[in-house]
Amino acid sequence: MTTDQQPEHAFQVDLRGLVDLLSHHLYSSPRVYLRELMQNAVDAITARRLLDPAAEARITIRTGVGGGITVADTGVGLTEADVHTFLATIGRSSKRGADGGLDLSAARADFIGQFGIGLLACFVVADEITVVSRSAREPGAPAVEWRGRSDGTYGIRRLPAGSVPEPGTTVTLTPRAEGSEWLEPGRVLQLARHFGSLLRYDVTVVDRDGTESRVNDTPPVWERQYGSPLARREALAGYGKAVFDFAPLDTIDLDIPLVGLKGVAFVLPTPAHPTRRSGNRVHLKGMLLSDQATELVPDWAFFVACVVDTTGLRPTASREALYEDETLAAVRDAIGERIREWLTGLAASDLALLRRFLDVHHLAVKALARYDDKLLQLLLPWLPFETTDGTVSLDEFARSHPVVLVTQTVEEFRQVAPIAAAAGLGVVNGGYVYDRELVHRLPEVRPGSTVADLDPETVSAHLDAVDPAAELAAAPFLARARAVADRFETDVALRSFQPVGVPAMLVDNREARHERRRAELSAGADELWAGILGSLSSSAPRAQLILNHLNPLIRKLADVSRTADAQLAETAIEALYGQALLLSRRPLRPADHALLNRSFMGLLEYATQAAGTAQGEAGA
Ligand SMILES: Nc1ncnc2c1ncn2[C@@H]1O[C@H](COP(=O)(O)OP(=O)(O)OP(=O)(O)O)[C@@H](O)[C@H]1O
Repeated sequence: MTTDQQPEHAFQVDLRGLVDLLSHHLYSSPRVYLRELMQNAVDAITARRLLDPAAEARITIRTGVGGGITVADTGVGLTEADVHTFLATIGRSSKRGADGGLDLSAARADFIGQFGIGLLACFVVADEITVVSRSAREPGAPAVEWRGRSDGTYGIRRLPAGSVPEPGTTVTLTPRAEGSEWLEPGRVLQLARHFGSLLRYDVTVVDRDGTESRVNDTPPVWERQYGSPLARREALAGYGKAVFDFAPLDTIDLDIPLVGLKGVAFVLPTPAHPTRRSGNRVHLKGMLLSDQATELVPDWAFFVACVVDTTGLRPTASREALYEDETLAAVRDAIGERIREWLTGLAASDLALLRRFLDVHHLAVKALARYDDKLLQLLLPWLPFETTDGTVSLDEFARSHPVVLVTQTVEEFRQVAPIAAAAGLGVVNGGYVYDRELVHRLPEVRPGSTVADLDPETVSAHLDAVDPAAELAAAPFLARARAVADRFETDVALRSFQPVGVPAMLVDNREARHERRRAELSAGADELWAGILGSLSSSAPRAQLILNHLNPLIRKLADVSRTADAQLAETAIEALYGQALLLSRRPLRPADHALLNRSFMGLLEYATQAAGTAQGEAGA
């Protein structure tokens, strides 16, 4: 068999196309070019210090150099052979261990770079990159100059002996027309500070006039020595204010030796929305990787913003986010654990601060406690709820009420709270989002406590019955009242309860009301709908209009009902029902509006009639 074998070809790379790909799809902004340059300089110094721990470690960025910049380091430098191998080959990196293969763990141990594409980012802002380098590994080798252009061509030349006195590398960028703004002196200093504030080697920006500005402020504030714990707390709080522009409620030290992570979690002083997470700042070996790393902390810990420096977490290729792997998951758990410890510490020894924390973040904590058992366990007893004792923590409330009753709606709470409180019942308003669900989980956290839904029967069962003689005396009035209330599917009962000023109370629950509404609809619906509505129906308790026998008006009405005309008694009962309805704050239906209107007009008519009669009598 003959084969028509063609010679092997090497891929050709269109550098412009590659740079466009990086700038539009990998990096969020052209500004990352400076991070890549500083990072190469840091890595080069790290490599040199592996050879000579006493070697100088200095990075100097000069601005206003013919519209571009230079970045000079005292790092390990490159020989001519290195330049061919590493600079001129995209994807090749000197930071991956001896074989230059894909064992990235070797690179991660010491260096920030690993992918061999960082330098390309400079082509987003520069037309030409010049690298002048002298190797520290081979001090006798001549210094070299590599000039790479954005059209994909490059040239190398050896420099005369003595032209570069010390080992190290200087990179010069000649701006592109569209990228020049990123190389302006003010912008460069700002970017250097943004990315390099925690770099471990000295970084200085020098402008055209020779003015020097220090970029980094190391060691990080959490690693410095302080005279007292208070001085340390103040320094950390001041740092939080400078970085995040808020005075933190408290600061939490973070230290996870496994991934060389240290830093601080700053507790937000104002409410945060769980879906709008605060950005955590993650530095990798000092270099800022991201200021939006939400993935660093568990979802429930949205009330902190962290600044950390780590050696062991992996960056993505864009180096703008953390690589989501098991290590990151473990770090997230460890930070979560640390924040829980802080909360436990507060609960044990600083209740004033815990209260301040919950004052600000209770809503958000409630939202998350539903899904996070540990958080629920820790904070449920301390969370504030609206109750018949005012707004108190659940723990405090449960201590004074053996049975914690919880309403389903805000309106139910408003309706029964004063009466239930007077009858000695402890009721929590379960109408706000999450509250009822959380209160029902109290027995999980506080074994032995009892929580029950508050139904109308519980309230009426706790009201004092009136004595039989009084009930008998009021019988004609009650019979009339029942006849009227029956039109609204409501039962009537006579009880004695506090406060005396409330003549009548309507106890009803939302489900029963829906059930009655369904029955109403199904009565007027066509066959199909009647079938569907009917299949949903179940027997619902009727609402109860409870008249207060202690109230003077009710007593008077019971009295006059025996003699007064039926119409007046009816209007009075409708008015009482209407007023109880308004007090219950439930939504009014058209029939309710009509009733309120009718009873008001009716009473007005009686009042004017009575006035007329009185006038007539006076005139006679
Ligand atoms: N300032 C420097 N001093 C010495 N060597 C350098 C310097 N800058 C770049 N290099 C060499 O050029 C290689 C390629 O650099 P480049 O920035 O493209 O990739 P990298 O830093 O290895 O990886 P990454 O893409 O993750 O940044 C480096 O591995 C290093 O060998």
